[in-house]
Amino acid sequence: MTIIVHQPQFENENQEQVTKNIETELVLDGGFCIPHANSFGHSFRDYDVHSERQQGVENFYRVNHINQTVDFVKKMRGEYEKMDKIEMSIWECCELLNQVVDESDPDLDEPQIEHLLQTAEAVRKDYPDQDWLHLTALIHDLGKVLLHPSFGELPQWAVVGDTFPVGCAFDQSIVHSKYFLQNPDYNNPAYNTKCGIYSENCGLDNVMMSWGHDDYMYLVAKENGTTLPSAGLFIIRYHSFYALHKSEAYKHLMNEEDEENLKWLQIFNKYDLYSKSKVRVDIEKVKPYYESLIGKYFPAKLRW
Ligand SMILES: O[C@H]1[C@H](O)[C@@H](O)[C@H](O)[C@@H](O)[C@H]1O
Ligand SMILES: [Fe+2]
Ligand SMILES: [Fe+2]
Repeated sequence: MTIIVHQPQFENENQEQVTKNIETELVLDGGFCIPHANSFGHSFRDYDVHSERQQGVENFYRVNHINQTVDFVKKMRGEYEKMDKIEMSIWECCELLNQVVDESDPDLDEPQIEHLLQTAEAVRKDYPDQDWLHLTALIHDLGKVLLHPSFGELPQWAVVGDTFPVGCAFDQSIVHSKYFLQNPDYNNPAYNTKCGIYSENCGLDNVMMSWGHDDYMYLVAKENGTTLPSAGLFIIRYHSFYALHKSEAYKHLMNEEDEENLKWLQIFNKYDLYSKSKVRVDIEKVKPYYESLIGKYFPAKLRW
């Protein structure tokens, strides 16, 4: 499958057009509008600008970068692979997210259920025929239920935020990378080289990612026998891996299938990031559509 990815463009040769874009919004692909600013009036993913969320977000990444180690990831994967926490449907899980706010996000302070629906509805508009992508969008952040008491009530640093591989050198393009200096793996010669414990082109499936909602939801989907295509699972596991899909770091660990799937992830990312807003989706109105997709790609009850 070959896809041409159009990256968001904020500049234009034509000055008139630039002014128009700043005043309004950029229209890309099938009509989705990329806003020029987030709800707080800043550019998206600006981790340095002074805003009401900046300090909390930076502190989040400090603790995250110090604690995400190879040992920690192994421990969490071992614990959560068991899927012995609870049984529930995908939709029930969506509803649990109506109380969850993500402390790592400079662009959004709304409950996460809004974000799921905003992302899915935005994708659905531009890619009406790719129903697997609508459902992937709906569930991509469901792993944030790890914050909930029934799922172990993990701290935010172990659930949300951008992800990165552990077991090889931390890349400088990772948000607030200076805090890795205090990570015990930083000085471990087995873990601090370009490939570390991995080999060139080993495939991302073989790479341990920092623990959080992405890897957890990927495990849940796989263990419960989803029929989503591999691109859907790839989006779920790597959507927070900005060092890869935005900064092109760690490409030496990818295999050919990863290269193909990355094209879909880059499409998805635009909707994930730029649909964040204060505009609410009418949940009851869209619920029947998403329930039908859930029935197509998942069992009625899942083990979590
Ligand atoms: O703060 C956000 C949020 O936690 C998202 O769910 C994640 O996918 C992003 O990578 C991260 O920057
Ligand atoms: Fe996410
Ligand atoms: Fe998201």
